[in-house]
Amino acid sequence: MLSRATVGFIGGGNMGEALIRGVLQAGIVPAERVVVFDVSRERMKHLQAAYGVVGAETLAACAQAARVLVLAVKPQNMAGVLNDLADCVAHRPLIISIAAGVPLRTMEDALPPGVPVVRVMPNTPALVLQGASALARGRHADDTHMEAALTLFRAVGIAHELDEKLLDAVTGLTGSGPAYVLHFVESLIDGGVLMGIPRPVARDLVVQTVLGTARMVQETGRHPSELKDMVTSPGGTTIHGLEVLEKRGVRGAVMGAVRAATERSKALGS
Ligand SMILES: NC(=O)C1=CN([C@@H]2O[C@H](COP(=O)(O)OP(=O)(O)OC[C@H]3O[C@@H](n4cnc5c(N)ncnc54)[C@H](O)[C@@H]3O)[C@@H](O)[C@H]2O)C=CC1
Ligand SMILES: O=C(O)[C@@H]1CCC=N1
Repeated sequence: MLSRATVGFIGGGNMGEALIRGVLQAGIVPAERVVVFDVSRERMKHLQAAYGVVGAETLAACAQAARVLVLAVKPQNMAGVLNDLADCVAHRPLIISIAAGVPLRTMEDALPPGVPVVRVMPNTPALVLQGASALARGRHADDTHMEAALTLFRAVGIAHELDEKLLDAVTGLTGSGPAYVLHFVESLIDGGVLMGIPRPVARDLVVQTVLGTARMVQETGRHPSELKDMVTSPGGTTIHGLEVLEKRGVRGAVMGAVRAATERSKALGS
């Protein structure tokens, strides 16, 4: 489906740009078949200059040119965008929404009958082609639509199809997840600085430690606690550090963060 399709983007902010960049870098669609509409003139200029994509004058022009249309506006802007789209999707493009918390049903009800919709929760590491996305299909999306959507999101990282009822949890886990990891990364760097390590060196060491640890989990397939035990000598340094994390309830705090973000995603959608 993607081999000859024009892919449209409504909204070219952080996530829209990350996806455009990934799709172009992966060579899935050439720049002349990527059309973008953003209400911000500045964003349009930037995207056209940086990636050579086609700018559409109006939302309708973008929608009408596209066989696959990615909606990458904030959830608060979705009602307006869907309302405007209803009149310009007679050609039934595949609609892919990345808006947090906006249910498939809401989108399907706002669009003419039969328009295929896929709801996706990606994350910002898509910017460096290391994203993690979960996709849920709507009532009118068939396997061809799903394959096209999975291909798009696999261009910017990994992607799994899931039942829609789990997408709020994915939002709380991996949609918001980069912020939790960055919070931890920042705290580790500060810990190094507290102990006298120059900040640029602490940053370099911490980033490599996080990257290396993640790859170790990915490449060995071993349980995280098994890999943790490898670091943790009896009576050594690590177990003293871990004791502090356990006493301060870091594990419960992280789980609570995922729960709070999941609930917020549900609230945004209701
Ligand atoms: N930032 C993140 O980590 C993630 C964001 N999302 C979802 O992605 C969507 C976009 O988020 P961001 O890119 O972070 O927001 P953003 O604010 O960076 O980008 C949104 C863009 O939409 C444009 N826009 C607003 N109304 C419009 C309209 N009517 N027509 C065309 N363009 C319009 C804005 O000018 C802006 O450039 C949101 O729905 C969010 O829930 C999903 C996963 C992760
Ligand atoms: O904070 C938010 O609402 C968006 C959705 C997932 C990540 N950022």
